[in-house]
Amino acid sequence: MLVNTLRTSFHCFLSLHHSFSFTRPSYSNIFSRSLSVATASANMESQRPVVLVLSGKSESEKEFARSLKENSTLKITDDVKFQTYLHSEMETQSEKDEFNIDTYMNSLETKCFGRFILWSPRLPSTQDIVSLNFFQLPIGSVCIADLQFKGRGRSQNTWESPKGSLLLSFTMQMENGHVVPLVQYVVCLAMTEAIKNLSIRNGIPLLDVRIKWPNDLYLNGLKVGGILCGSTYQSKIFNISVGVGLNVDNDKPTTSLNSELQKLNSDYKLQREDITSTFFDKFEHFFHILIHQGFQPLKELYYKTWLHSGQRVIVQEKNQEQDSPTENVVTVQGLTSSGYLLAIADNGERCELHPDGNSFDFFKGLVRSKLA
Ligand SMILES: O=C(O)CCCC[C@@H]1SC[C@@H]2NC(=O)N[C@@H]21
Repeated sequence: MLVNTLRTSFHCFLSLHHSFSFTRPSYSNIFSRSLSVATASANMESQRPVVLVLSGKSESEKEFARSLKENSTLKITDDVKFQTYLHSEMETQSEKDEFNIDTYMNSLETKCFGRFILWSPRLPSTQDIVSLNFFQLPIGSVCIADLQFKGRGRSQNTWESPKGSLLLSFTMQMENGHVVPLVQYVVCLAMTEAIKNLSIRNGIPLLDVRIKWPNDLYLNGLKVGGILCGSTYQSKIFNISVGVGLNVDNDKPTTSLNSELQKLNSDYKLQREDITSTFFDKFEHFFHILIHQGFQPLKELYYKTWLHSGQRVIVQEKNQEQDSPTENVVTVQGLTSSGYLLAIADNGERCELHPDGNSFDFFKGLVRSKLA
């Protein structure tokens, strides 16, 4: 009972950041289908068995993969049949557009994140796999799919997950509840820095991937990726499943990293394996900073990467004498210590901006509370 209570309260706590962020239709429709179409094709897909391939970077992680396979304790969505294999049991040469585990593992340099992998050519949702098996997997494990047929977006949206997308979820734990809501910012930052780093390393044009607060990735005005965080709280630990969807190679219906590179006259194509390993290298570094020093040392880089410095937004203010709220324009300055938007009114008053919980576009439904 205690666990359930805490779980509920933590979901409420996290929903401060989650529930508002993806209730707007304009962008999410680009990636989301109507529920009925999605359900029909997901039902057909769920009839075919899913193949899940397990591997690890080190010998002991490979040994863990063997024991996990033998114990057959992995779970996957109820109605889906699946078969588990070890990477060593598969043909060495993966198919052209399949995620190449060897290429990925060879370039990964982390101590914890991304070292144990579950890969599948097609599965319902990587997020479901890591959430359902959270306690069976080593912390930092990643599930990667080439295609999802029940991909989940925020706010109950479905997430279009065709081939060419980077689709991954990984596990992590935290003790300090104050910094848990900031994890999604660190994930976004790790991804933008990974893409920048790969561009520099390979001498290709820099892609201007930016963070649309709180957890979207934008490229040239179009959504190119999104982050999803889910969590439970148990024995004083937050167990967090992080999902990342990034349009690497499929340029419909918006854009992708590689189609923007092509527009910049580059023949180079970013590969999901390199993006994933570089992302985990960056994430592990930033996560270490977040845990030991808080978000402060990352703020400058974050503000350089997000889209909102100096943004003018309309906020609503409830007045006891009036039925409808009054609207005021404020200027975004940065983030408050709790991870909300810090803004300043034209009269110099500082305030923290919260979502109203109803608006489709977060920046159109802000309520302010005054700061001392
Ligand atoms: O709504 C958003 O913008 C967040 C979308 C997150 C999608 C990713 S794709 C990999 C992982 N598995 C899922 O089912 N969803 C997340």
